[in-house]
Order: sequence, then structure tokens, then C-alpha cells
Amino acid sequence: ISPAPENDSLYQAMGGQAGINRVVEGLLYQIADDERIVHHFADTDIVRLQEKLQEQFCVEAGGPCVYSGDSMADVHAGFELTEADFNALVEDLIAAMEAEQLPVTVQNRLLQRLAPMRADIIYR
Ligand code: HEM
Repeated sequence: ISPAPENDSLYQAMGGQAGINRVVEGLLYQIADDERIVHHFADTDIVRLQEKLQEQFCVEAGGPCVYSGDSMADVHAGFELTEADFNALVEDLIAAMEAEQLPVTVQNRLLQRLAPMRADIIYR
């Protein structure tokens, strides 16, 4: 787990919670259309996933939120996710951020916050 950001500049650059929520919604639509990975979500409570992603992205962007979901290792264990699965989801997230016209510098700051989670998400 990386330490929380020291300020909320990324949260502000993403448009606060409303902007983050639009990115999360776009991500969920991208995943729904992504035949490479959508099968993993067949039994998922999407309303819960949306809520937890909204919280998590807010925290990682330095916003005033608390993440109430489970650990990345616990959540993703059992899906046997590959590096290709991980990269596909990152591509979907980038597409969602592009659709919100977030500058690449802002996109990269969020991706850098999420990248360290990779080791907990990919199956070993
Ligand atoms: C940076 C990458 C990722 C992040 C930040 C992330 C984040 C999350 C979060 C916050 C949750 C909700 C946890 C909870 O309900 O308590 C979740 C659930 C889930 N994630 Fe990920 N995830 C990532 C990558 C992936 C990938 C690559 C896949 C599959 C292709 C995946 C599949 C799932 C599934 C299927 C669930 C729902 C689990 C269930 O229904 O019990 N995730 N993820």
C-alpha cells in the first residue's frame, strides 16, 4: 500500500468526486464491452464494485474519502488473473479517462497510484 498523496491536487484535476464517478462509470462500460475480460465479472455485484471503485480512486487521488472495500489481494484471489487481464483493464481505464478528456499527465498520475497494486491482483 502506497502512502496517501500529500494533497488533493490529483482529486481536483480529475474534477473532484463527480469527475471520478464519471471515470468509474466509463470504466465499467468499457469492461462490459471488453470481451477479453468481461467474463470475470459475470457474478459480480456491479453496484458494489462501482461504489468501491469510486471510493478507492478518490482515496488514491488524495480526496476526502475512506475505502470501505476489501484488500486487492483478497478480492482478486480466485480469478487467477494474468498480466494480460491486468493490462486490458488498464487500457479500459485509459479509454474512460480519454473520454473524459483528462490530460495524459493527469491520467498517468492515477495510473501510477494504481500500478503498485498489480502484484496483489495478478495470480502467482
Ligand atoms: C489496477 C487494477 C485494479 C484495481 C484498482 C481494481 C480494483 C477493484 C476494487 C476496488 C474492487 C471492489 C472490492 C470490493 O468489492 O471490496 C474490485 C473487484 C473486482 N475486480 Fe478488480 N481491480 C483491478 C484489476 C482487476 C482486473 C485486471 C480484473 C479482471 C480482469 C478485476 C476483476 C475484478 C472482479 C471480478 C471484481 C469483483 C469481485 C467479486 O465479484 O467478488 N480487477 N477490483
